[in-house]
Amino acid sequence: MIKVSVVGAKGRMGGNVVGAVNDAADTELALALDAGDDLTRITPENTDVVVEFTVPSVSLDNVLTLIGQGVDVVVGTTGWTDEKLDQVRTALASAPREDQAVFIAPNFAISAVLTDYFAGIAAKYFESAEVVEMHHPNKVDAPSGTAIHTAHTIAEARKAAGLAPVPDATETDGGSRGQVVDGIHVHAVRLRGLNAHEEVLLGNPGEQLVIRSDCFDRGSFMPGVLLAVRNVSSHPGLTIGLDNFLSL
Ligand SMILES: NC(=O)c1ccc[n+]([C@@H]2O[C@H](COP(=O)([O-])OP(=O)(O)OC[C@H]3O[C@@H](n4cnc5c(N)ncnc54)[C@H](O)[C@@H]3O)[C@@H](O)[C@H]2O)c1
Ligand SMILES: O=C(O)C1=N[C@H](C(=O)O)CCC1
Repeated sequence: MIKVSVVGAKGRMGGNVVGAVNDAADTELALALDAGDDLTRITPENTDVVVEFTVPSVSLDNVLTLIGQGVDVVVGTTGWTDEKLDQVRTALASAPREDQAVFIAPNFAISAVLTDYFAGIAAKYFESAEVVEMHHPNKVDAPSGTAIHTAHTIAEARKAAGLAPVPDATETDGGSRGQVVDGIHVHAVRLRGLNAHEEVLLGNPGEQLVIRSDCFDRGSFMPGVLLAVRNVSSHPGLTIGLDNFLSL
């Protein structure tokens, strides 16, 4: 049995993870902690893997504390920058265990992971590319971590293919052209009734390809979270993206 502790256990995602860990045959719940709880209660004696779903402003500190506790960590919280990721790598280099592991996924849903993957394949064939993400209005960060990741995926594919910047004659923009991430415009919609959705729009003269993922409920993320829990400890160091655990 894999002993799993959950940090952010009272949240929308954390609550679902507690349920998934309790329901799976090969995992058991160790500690379920949330804001104000002492994370140093989590030790290698009671926990194999921690799942962390909190808020972008606290996630790095939580992960650094958990690395210091000598446990492996699966992170679903968004807001990761290159600088923050470097801090995780540095902490892992002097972690209590030599083979310690941290896994971070912008998105645990197979539809979202494949949207990103297919966008990376398709991007070099199209002159234009934009990303539209649509989420529930309780979400605190925009654009979504997934959309930022997808924009980077598209940008890397375009750069590798030697494509010119996306065409755009806009001269005045009050913000309606979205956030530009690595040269790709990303648009965020917040709408009651939605959960987590993303569209990648790819355009050429006379044609368009739309790649779309719809996660209608948070159960859609749980198979990916459990896959990460089962695989994280055999991937020492920092691993980013569920595609690393899928045979794509
Ligand atoms: N990777 C994915 O597939 C995926 C899917 C859904 C959501 N997310 C991300 O997960 C994060 C959480 O989303 P949510 O909808 O569950 O948010 P939420 O607001 O429902 O839950 C966050 C929880 O974290 C707790 N928390 C805050 N500070 C804390 C601290 N210092 N220590 C421990 N717990 C603390 C809060 O009390 C709350 O219970 C967001 O960044 C969201 O974008 C990722
Ligand atoms: O509901 C959220 O919040 C989500 N956050 C992640 C993101 O920002 O990409 C994943 C999708 C759901």
